[in-house]
Amino acid sequence: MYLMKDITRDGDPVLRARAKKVQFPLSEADKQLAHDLMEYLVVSQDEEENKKYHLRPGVGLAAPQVGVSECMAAVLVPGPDDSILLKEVLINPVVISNSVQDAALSEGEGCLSVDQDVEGYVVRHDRITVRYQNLAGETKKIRLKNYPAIVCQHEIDHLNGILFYDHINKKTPFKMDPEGILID
Ligand SMILES: O=C(O)C[C@@H](Cc1ccccc1)[C@H](O)SCc1ccccc1
Ligand code: NI
Repeated sequence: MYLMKDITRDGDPVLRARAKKVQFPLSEADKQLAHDLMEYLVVSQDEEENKKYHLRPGVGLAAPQVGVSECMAAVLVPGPDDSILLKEVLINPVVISNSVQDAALSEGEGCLSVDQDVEGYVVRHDRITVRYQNLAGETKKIRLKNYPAIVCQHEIDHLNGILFYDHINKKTPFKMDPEGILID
């Protein structure tokens, strides 16, 4: 199971590299990687467990964040009352279309690989269509909006060597031009 010591931190070049496409059939190592990425998210979102293992909670984790430069990311986005909005391992994900409308989390974003807080609106697309392959190698297409869309964009960015603060306007961090949607 991954611990915080296993999470690659900003400054490590792997976080700025374009990750390699994952080949099918998946190797045993890739199957284990998919399992371990999702396991981190599940354990990190459990109040007792994350205290026991000193894990920062996460709703997404991309392979480069554990030092593996491959196009794979796990997302686990909880909904209201213990529901799950999105639980998937995205393999070779690509945003194939997006809304003109922008959106940002009103609270800004953080990152398991970035220890310091960076304030400001992380301007993203409000709605996206993502094409990816699942663990079985099936090609899937999902349409996402609001928070799940933000999470997937954050993770897909990791596969392209982009970190959340790259999207913050240095001069006007709390403005979103043109007008975008603030997500609470
Ligand atoms: O570093 C990562 O990729 C995991 C991030 C993903 C993320 C951060 C901000 C906005 C969207 C996605 C962690 O989940 S940051 C910690 C966190 C935990 C629970 C809810 C929100 C953020
Ligand atoms: Ni991150």
